[in-house]
Amino acid sequence: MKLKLQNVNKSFDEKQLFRDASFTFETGKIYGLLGRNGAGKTTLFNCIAQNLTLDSGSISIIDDKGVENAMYDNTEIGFVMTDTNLPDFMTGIEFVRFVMDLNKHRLTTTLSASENLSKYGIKESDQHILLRDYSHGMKNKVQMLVTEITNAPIYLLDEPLTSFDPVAAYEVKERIRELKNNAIVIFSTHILELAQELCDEIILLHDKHFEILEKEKLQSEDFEKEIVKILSGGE
Ligand SMILES: Nc1ncnc2c1ncn2[C@@H]1O[C@H](COP(=O)(O)OP(=O)(O)OP(=O)(O)O)[C@@H](O)[C@H]1O
Repeated sequence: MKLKLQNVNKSFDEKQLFRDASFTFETGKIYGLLGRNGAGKTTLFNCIAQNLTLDSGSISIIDDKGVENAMYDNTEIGFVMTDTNLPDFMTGIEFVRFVMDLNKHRLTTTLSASENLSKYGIKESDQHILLRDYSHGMKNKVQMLVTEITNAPIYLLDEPLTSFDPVAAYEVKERIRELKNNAIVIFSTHILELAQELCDEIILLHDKHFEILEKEKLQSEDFEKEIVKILSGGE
């Protein structure tokens, strides 16, 4: 599967974020999306997830037979936002059960809702409290869990690891590595060590375009300097 962005344009008022930007993502890779504050990373994810519309250009999914579809269903997209949007009035276990029930036909897990929550480090005693009272990190874990078990072929992870404790972060990194076998994984981060550790490709959102970092620079000692040099240039 491929996710193809072609001549994408998007502005908010006077501020143009993408200008005829094109890039094609492929299954089997973890892409790190880097860019300065306000470059448009979250906006890009929202456009792919169909929460926002483009001004022009197209975003399409190309299946393994080469059939291109710009009218894809947004359930194809697993979007883990920095600020989660979970139903406050449900407990953790109620919500996970609800999502599992709704997605019976596409679950990747044979575990129960409670076992899945435990796998993500949410203790049984915490599974029965309202999501409203979960910490930021716990909410992120729940969001990541429901995204993973619904087997989306495309994952958009917006700064996913910033609120996880070291144990959870380690486990989630392992999961992200597993996800890429059957999915396109794109995550945005400002943590360069994390990008180096997890990513197969680095995409820089810079000057309203996507720029791919040369492969050999990803593991080079000058990685940080390279990124800073590129991102501090331009307009
Ligand atoms: N709904 C909106 N209406 C108007 N402007 C918006 C809207 N959403 C985002 N913006 C603006 O678009 C720009 C890009 O925002 P976005 O959140 O996509 O950046 P980002 O690259 O994710 O930034 P950061 O790295 O700081 O999280 C910012 O200047 C922001 O203020």
